[in-house]
Amino acid sequence: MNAYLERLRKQNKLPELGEMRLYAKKENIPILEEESMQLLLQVLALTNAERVLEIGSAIGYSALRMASDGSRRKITTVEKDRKRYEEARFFLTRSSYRQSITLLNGDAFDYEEDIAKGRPYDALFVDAAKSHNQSFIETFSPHVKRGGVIVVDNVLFKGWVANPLEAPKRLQKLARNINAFNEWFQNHPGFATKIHAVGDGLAVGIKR
Ligand SMILES: C[S@@+](CC[C@H](N)C(=O)[O-])C[C@H]1O[C@@H](n2cnc3c(N)ncnc32)[C@H](O)[C@@H]1O
Repeated sequence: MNAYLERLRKQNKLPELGEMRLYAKKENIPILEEESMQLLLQVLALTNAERVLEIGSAIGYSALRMASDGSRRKITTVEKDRKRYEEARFFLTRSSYRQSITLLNGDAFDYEEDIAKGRPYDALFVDAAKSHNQSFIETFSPHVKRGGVIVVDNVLFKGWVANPLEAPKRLQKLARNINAFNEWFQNHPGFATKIHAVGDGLAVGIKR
């Protein structure tokens, strides 16, 4: 079915995107799965999201996909790792969407003041250290407008959230942690949240 959908979809033809996908594959850098990307882009389109804050840029792939999917969309994206940031800079500065993307290097928590200057954001996309999902939302959702969306990737963590003991030993604590986050986010009165079983699991919350 995925092969069928791939054929059916109108491919985003930006040349950098193909290069970025190949580079990510070669270097084993995790980027958002295509099925999850489709849902993310649709959520942004449905909510007319023009200002998006992303935590976790990696090489800038999802930032460029989000920027190039909406006519006037502006993305602020933060990447902690210096090497990833340089890679993102390399790809994004060559892109025709470079004016639409503000790329920051550092721990997102250290950038809160700068990030707050760009508020209100229409959407927040959290795709960084999974053990900090709740803190990211507690810190940055106040900068999202009411009715804005908060999207979080990898919330099903290969299905291990349902039974952390099935995860490799070193990942069991993280599986428990993501499960606790899911319960918190799903039941938080400040957000109307649905969790979607696409890709590695995508949570979408609407800020009340
Ligand atoms: C899954 S990758 C992001 C992929 C990217 N969103 C995409 O789909 O193209 C997660 C990234 O988050 C970064 N990260 C982790 N914790 C962070 C933090 N506190 N602040 C900023 N970036 C962080 C990691 O260095 C890593 O490159």
